[in-house]
Amino acid sequence: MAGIFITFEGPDGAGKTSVLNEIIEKISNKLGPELVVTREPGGTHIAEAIRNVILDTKNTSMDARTEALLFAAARRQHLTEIIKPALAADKFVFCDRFVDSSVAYQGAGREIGAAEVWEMNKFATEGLMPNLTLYFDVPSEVGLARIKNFRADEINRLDQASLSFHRRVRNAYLNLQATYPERIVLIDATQPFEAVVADAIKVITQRYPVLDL
Ligand SMILES: Nc1ncnc2c1ncn2[C@@H]1O[C@H](COP(=O)(O)OP(=O)(O)OP(=O)(O)O)[C@@H](O)[C@H]1O
Ligand SMILES: Cc1cn([C@H]2C[C@H](O)[C@@H](COP(=O)(O)O)O2)c(=O)[nH]c1=O
Repeated sequence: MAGIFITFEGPDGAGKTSVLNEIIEKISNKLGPELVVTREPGGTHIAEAIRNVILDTKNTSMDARTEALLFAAARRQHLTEIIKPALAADKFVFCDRFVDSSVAYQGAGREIGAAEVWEMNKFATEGLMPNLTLYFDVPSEVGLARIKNFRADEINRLDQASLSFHRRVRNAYLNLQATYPERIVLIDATQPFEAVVADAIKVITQRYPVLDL
């Protein structure tokens, strides 16, 4: 597979979706049809339907392993319908979240364990991993406050988890970054938005000068 797979990761409210949108605006003219922008859970009709079930605030009784399996099922569908074909066609794929989210949220947040979540996801991904991951780091309190203050109308079931859940998620991301420093680059997302965007562009263009944002 010759395309390039770039993922954006981070705790809730880190700002990754806003940064991704800003960057895509800058590169879409340059890349045109060579660019695919997508998200997890979602990106396809079936995976978006699974997303709705997972994130529905009414589904308070969802078991942690059921949740992990649903994320992996959505990922599998997304991978086969969108990501793999795009990479096979030499495209750049920018994806808002991927398997690192499952390791952080279900592995650590829900305390299923990282090893089990990796193992389960290998079935879904067949080992396909991003070429580059931008990890947007913020303390949990900062991310949750942003959601509460600026996005209160869109709070989902995962956003509603406890502060200790969100702290475990952040720590898991920091561990992932320390374990895979070549793939995962940490960006300080507590900075003003423009500075976060500038750092993200720097990381991407250093790795892929062809994008020259
Ligand atoms: N650097 C920043 N400083 C202050 N506010 C920010 C910053 N970046 C993003 N925000 C604001 O924080 C809110 C959450 O941002 P965004 O939705 O992009 O985060 P996210 O990481 O995608 O969160 P989630 O994963 O929960 O969807 C938005 O209202 C956004 O405008
Ligand atoms: C892929 C994935 C996501 N999650 C969580 C992370 C967020 O709380 C939501 C998705 O909402 P967003 O606004 O699109 O970021 O789902 C998860 O727990 N596990 C995963 O694998």
